[in-house]
Amino acid sequence: TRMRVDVVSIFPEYLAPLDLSLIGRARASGVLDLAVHDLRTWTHDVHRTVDDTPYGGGPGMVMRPEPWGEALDALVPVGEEPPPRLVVPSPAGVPFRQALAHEWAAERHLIFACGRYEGIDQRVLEHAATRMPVTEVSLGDYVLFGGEVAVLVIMEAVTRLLPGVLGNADSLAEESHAHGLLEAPVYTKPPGWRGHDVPEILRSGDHGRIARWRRDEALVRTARRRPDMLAVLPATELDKRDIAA
Ligand SMILES: NC(=O)c1ccno1
Repeated sequence: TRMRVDVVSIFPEYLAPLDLSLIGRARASGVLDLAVHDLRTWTHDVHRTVDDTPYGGGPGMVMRPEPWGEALDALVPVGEEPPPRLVVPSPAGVPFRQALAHEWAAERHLIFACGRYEGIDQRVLEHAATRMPVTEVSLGDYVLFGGEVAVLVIMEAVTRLLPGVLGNADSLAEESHAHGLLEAPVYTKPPGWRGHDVPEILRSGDHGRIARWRRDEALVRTARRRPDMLAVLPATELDKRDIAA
């Protein structure tokens, strides 16, 4: 197997979609070995308690460290080399971007900790960091009920980069964010539809002009929707555009 993934959650059924379609196929083909675990497995009281009130006061509840510590003990074989990466989705995390998806697609073992309530006792991450890399990651500046949906997103972004998972690997090359720009608009048959025609150039068969048209469209789109991306665009990407055209 190329990659092992463990997900720990108090709502394991939330991760059921990972059994479907491409990710299901990646699991079936043996590229991905995925296991979802119920955090309450590692509780021992009759109520299977996973949370408690926050020190310092404040609203809501915090996830207790003990169950998480035991879960990670169980999921990380002693001396596992290289150690797994612990990924904790959180609004306080570093931004999740395509570059991170590529980095994590190269990992041998990922463990996702799905936090609920106000979050996980910080000592869980501090202790984990003594034996594996830990990343708190955010999908964006908004707050979800917990990390489960973020794990579905991250798993989709990472799994599709694994070899053999995508049918046509070519689609990886041209996708948005692959070359620092947004993807150009796409069209298919019919050539005319409800008074809207496909741009003539795409039907010209002139592949050089088509490539230039797509890059121009990508640049315009990026400038309009994501000027922040243009600001960090490597100059080489701009140079590729045949300004003389
Ligand atoms: N913004 C996020 O990634 C997130 C994760 C859990 N809640 O919010």
